[in-house]
Amino acid sequence: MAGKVKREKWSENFSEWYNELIETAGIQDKRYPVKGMNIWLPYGLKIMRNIERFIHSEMERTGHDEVLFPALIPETEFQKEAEHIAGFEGEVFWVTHAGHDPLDIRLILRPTSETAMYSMFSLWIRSHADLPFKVYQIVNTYRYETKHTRPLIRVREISRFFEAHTAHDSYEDAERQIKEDLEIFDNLAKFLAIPYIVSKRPEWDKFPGAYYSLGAEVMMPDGRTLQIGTMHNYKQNFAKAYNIQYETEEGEHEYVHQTTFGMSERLLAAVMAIHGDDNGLVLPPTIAPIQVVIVPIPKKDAEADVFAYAREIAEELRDAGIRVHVDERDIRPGRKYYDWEMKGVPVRIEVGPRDVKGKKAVIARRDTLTKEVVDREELVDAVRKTFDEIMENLYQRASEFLESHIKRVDTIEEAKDVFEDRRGIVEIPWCGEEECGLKMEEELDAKMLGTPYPEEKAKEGIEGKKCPVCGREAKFIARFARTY
Ligand SMILES: Nc1ncnc2c1ncn2[C@@H]1O[C@H](COS(=O)(=O)NC(=O)[C@@H](N)CS)[C@@H](O)[C@H]1O
Ligand SMILES: [Zn+2]
Repeated sequence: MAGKVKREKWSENFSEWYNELIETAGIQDKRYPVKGMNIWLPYGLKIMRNIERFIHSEMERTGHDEVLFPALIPETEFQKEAEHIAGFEGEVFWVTHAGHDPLDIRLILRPTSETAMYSMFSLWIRSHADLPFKVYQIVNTYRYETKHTRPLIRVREISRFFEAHTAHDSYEDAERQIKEDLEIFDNLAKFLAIPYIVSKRPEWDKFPGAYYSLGAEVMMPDGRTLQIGTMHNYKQNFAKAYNIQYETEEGEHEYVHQTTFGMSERLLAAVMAIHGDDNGLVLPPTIAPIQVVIVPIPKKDAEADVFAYAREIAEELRDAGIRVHVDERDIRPGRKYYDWEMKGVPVRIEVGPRDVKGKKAVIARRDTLTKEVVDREELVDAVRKTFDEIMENLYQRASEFLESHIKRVDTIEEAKDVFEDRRGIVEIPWCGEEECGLKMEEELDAKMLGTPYPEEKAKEGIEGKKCPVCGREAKFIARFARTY
């Protein structure tokens, strides 16, 4: 039966929809008395842990070792790489006292861990046999964000900050690592049913200290993009600043080449935003803490024991490795539907006396709000098939939304119309000169995400096109968007 999915509030007033859902779905509590720092509530943390479990498995699969560095970094270590300092010194939190005593060397709370890790890399990495060196951690980091903070999206304590740091014997091997990071990211995006685009950041907006930066962006319901992952190639910039050298097979000493790969709780913000609707969250079964909620529907004077039937079904699903919960609260079924739809539980199973007698069960899908009756003995397979259908549908729906928000134009005027109408991403010819790029950012009041990655994609359809600012031959397609 056709579902009645509504997305008015989701699309017309996304900011309010999002802020309400953070609370009503039990993700985080924003009332912590430090701006930009929020409390993870049990349900939200369970979802984030399911996302991180996948990241840990990908790190295992690709030979990254997990480490755990201190959160405090001495100013002396922080001061070693010029561009990095310039990029972060206005963003770090300082620790200046211990008890009553002022510290002789001030400490910073890590904004990211290059300056914590790299003096140790210098001690740990001695020979080509130590390379490629690949570590990662998922920790809290701190950034004094001055723009509007928003739970999960722009916070001052990034409490689930994923950072992978690698060292290599050559630029080529570092490039191989970036490709592996993109593969890991793609696996994660599929796991979350989330489509995305990758852009190579313009020179003026790369990570401080990087040779180049890649950004993975998703399309949010309000037509703005959210960067949910970054990969950076550092070449030997940090190796020279932190003296990270290795002995080659010929007995020479060379500086290592390095990369980093970063993500955060923004991944959860993206899942909430992209898949949600006016009834609340819609969680992909891959990360839902409760994949199936069973709602017994007792009818007075009907002798069938719907509770026993529900528990028996739960038992069988649990044995099949499915995360299931039976809602035995003494409240109206409709109230239960409302609660579990709000929390985005992908599948609901309803069982009344008739279902017990007929050995049936009703499967209700959260993504389409449709229902179907299945035979009791086919239930486990039907639930598994429904999970696959939900993953496919969520990805399909999100892909259509993203594609419909990317527009190729030739002029600034056309680009302005796109942003007027629905925002989204504009792709426009560009000569590659910084001043033209900055001019377009100003004219469009939008950020240049960069050029499509990989390189060949950045030149698709560029023949004969002119830069709309200077009129010179366009060398790339440039992407612009309003961003979070
Ligand atoms: N204030 C913030 N709140 C939430 N997530 C953030 C915030 N700032 C950055 N992030 C996320 O953290 C990721 C990595 O941050 S970063 O600055 O781009 N890159 C680094 O710090 C590199 N050292 C790689 S770990 C970003 O892609 C973004 O998804
Ligand atoms: Zn130009």
